[in-house]
Amino acid sequence: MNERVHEMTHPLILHKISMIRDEKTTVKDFRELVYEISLLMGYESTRDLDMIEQTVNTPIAETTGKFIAKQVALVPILRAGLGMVDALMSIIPAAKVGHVGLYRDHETLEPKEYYCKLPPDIDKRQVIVLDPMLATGGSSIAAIDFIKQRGAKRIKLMCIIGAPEGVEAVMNAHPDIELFVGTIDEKLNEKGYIVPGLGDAGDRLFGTI
Ligand SMILES: O=P(O)(O)OC[C@H]1O[C@H](OP(=O)(O)OP(=O)(O)O)[C@H](O)[C@@H]1O
Ligand SMILES: O=c1cc[nH]c(=O)[nH]1
Ligand SMILES: [Mg+2]
Repeated sequence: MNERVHEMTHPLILHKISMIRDEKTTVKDFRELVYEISLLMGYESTRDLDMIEQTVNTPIAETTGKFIAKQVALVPILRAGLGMVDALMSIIPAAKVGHVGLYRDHETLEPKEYYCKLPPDIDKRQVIVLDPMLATGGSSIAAIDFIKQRGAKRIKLMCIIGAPEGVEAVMNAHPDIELFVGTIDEKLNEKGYIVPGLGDAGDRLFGTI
């Protein structure tokens, strides 16, 4: 396994991923579970953020506190990545948020861009790209291309479910990124859906099934 691919092993994450797979899970529960998984994966994926030391005055004494050195930019891939933003914002409230709008053409499975707005100082930030699903990898590869064009150098991609094909494609296209993936499934089917997967994450998050 590529050492830049981090597949989650925490029981809480795996338990909740099994719950979102269930076709009987309601839109409300799906959304809440995606939030909770993103929070837990956010904790795992930020372990190596650089820290700086600064003086803090407690009510008792002066001490040296550790703080996150590099600012963070979160970049959800629309639509489904939106379901992961609030969780990450709750643990990194100073993060700025960029948006990349992409949808997969249902025939060709190629990503089509319809929106891109990124923080102007993204080149100075640790970037975390958010999308629950990594299928062929086309959408994530295109989003990371945009972000690199703006000068970003430190990029992590956080996905809840990945297909082996997508993991390989994104790591081949962008060997310098770190991938945090909840779980890697069996394969893609002939329509480009992850098997067993969870169906269409955007539709399940927003009730557009
Ligand atoms: O790895 P890929 O083969 O590119 O597929 C994954 C993409 O497909 C889904 O988005 P979708 O196109 O369904 O758009 P949506 O989020 O608006 O539903 C998903 O959220 C990813 O962005
Ligand atoms: O299985 C898949 C593949 C792409 N997008 C999804 O939402 N689900
Ligand atoms: Mg979708």
